[in-house]
Amino acid sequence: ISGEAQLIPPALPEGQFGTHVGAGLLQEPAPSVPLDYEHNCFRKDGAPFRYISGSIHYARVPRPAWRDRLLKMYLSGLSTVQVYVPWNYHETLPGVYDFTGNRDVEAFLDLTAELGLLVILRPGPYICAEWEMGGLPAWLLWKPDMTLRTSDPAYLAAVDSWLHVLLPKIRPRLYQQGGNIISVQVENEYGSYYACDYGYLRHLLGSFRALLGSEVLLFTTDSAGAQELRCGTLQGLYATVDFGPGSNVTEAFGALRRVEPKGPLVNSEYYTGWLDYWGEAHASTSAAWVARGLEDMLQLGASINMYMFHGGTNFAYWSGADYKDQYKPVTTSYDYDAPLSEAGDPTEKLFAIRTVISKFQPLPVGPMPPATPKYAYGWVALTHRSLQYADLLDVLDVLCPSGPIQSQFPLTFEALKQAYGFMVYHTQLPWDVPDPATLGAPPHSICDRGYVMLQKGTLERDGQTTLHVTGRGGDTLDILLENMGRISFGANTSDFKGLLGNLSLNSRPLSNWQIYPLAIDTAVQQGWPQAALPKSSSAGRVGPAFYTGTFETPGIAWDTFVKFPGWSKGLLWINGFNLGRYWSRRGPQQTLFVPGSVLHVGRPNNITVLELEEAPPSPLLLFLDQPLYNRTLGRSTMATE
Ligand SMILES: CCCC/N=C1\SC[C@@H]2[C@H](O)[C@H](O)[C@@H](O)CN12
Repeated sequence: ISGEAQLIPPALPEGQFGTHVGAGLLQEPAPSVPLDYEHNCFRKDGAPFRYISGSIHYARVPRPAWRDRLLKMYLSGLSTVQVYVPWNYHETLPGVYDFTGNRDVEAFLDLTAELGLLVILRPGPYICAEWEMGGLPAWLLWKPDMTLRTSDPAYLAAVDSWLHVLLPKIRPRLYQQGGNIISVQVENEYGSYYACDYGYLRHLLGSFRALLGSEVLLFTTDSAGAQELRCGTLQGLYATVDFGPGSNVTEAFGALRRVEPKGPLVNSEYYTGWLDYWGEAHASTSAAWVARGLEDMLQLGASINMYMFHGGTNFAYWSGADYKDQYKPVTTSYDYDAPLSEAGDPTEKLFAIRTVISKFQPLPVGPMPPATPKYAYGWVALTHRSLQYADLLDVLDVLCPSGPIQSQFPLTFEALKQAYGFMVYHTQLPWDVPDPATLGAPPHSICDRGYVMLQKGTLERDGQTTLHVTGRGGDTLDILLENMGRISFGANTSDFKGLLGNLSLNSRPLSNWQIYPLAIDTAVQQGWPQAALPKSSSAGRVGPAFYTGTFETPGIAWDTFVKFPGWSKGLLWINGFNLGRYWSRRGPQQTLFVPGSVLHVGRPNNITVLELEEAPPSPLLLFLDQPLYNRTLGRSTMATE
């Protein structure tokens, strides 16, 4: 790193940027945040500028909590927040957009401006973020031969259509237009993607410039490897890098300097923690380690964004997955061991970071707001609304109002235009099976988990793909197939969901399927199953089943955490809000965060649980005032522990 880069350049002499108009009237210079290649820094309205930023994803935080989180970030000493825009969160079907409620990105951006925060916007179109399909809409896969994140004309047409809707909302908020958005990222770690398609990056650069104008700083972010920076950068896009504590700062910024010999040093993702996968220990990164690395970089005059400053939650079906030798789904909690916890509580790490920041710039005046109050609402008993094997077909008329699709062989979610959640694959045993026969699936064809309802058992992607079954010819064979989240990083193929191959019985393919895409959320939001399914005391505890219950809050609706003692794996809805997946048997996450804004006061709160594998003898939930993130299989999950 050249010595020059070590210094934050001196302020330029006054009057440098004023201009004389008419009778000597001074016209205010237009707002600007250009790069200063001579002094290796940004300039904001003519003065040297370095940002200290933190990532927050509005899609992972309920709208009522946005102000709380952003205020805490501001009072932590951040000048800027970095924000992804997930394309699939807004364009739910081709040409169908949702910018309402929790998806009102403009309201979120206006709140950042109101609180005096600058914004680094990252609209993708691909964002990674351990978000479903890295933010790309699943409906892109309805054209199965589309090559994502390339110059594929069909892909670019969908991208441009989306950018023509989103970017006009952004342009008035650009700093040069009087707004608070100081820079915009194009794509995301493109250098890590196999395609290395410069034509694609050039197309995006053209579209972003056409829709955002020539003033805004457009940049890229890549990890600091030579290959990644070779394929992820482009003339006309300022290159930045991402790396976490423990990385060699000199080497990382040295790699950046090889593509950007001049200009500000920027770490766009300084990792304050890390993501969690189901079945692996909760990630944890030392606060002291994070603080030390931050201070080293700030000493260099670098601009830093901390990823994440507030992680939040992957509600509903929004969690993504990685592929590293095998499919690795990400947990519902995106706590990330971040400075602001999943529930928005300041941590020791936040105060360590705040202390470092105070060495470089004054902190805002005012106390850090305390953790939001949490409430342990205690035990809540649920009632079994049986989805016993024989009943499943009875409820499919509700869960699949459009009726089944007949097919000789299984079809994918995408072929049936089902984006998320579940489908049922239904057929009959073609012959008597008195002795255990092997129900099998080709490798990698279960995407991602199949709950077999003949002999109750689970088929799993990159896991168990055979089961032994018996039965009589004509017996129903139902498989409830779950999409656990499309890969968001690390695979060079599109992540189709469902039964991607033919199931066989003792190697003889099964055929003649009825396939039911399920609209469970719609049914739950309409009061099903409480209103429709009989209470069932006789039903067994094994296999997919709905459970319902209610509880009252004592006059307050505070945040809480739900524990599932003795449950296995499923989903939780409260008052129709999908709080995401639980997987108590696999962990490490043992509680789901419930924002207080989801709860009612003065009337019952309706609970619906879809348990996919095995419920406890007593179907109880336990509401706690603290989370449990790190208890994997083999540890007791009893509430008392
Ligand atoms: C070694 C794998 C690097 C993959 N990149 C990651 S993992 C956590 C973060 C987020 O996904 C973020 O959206 C990526 O840009 C960078 N990153």
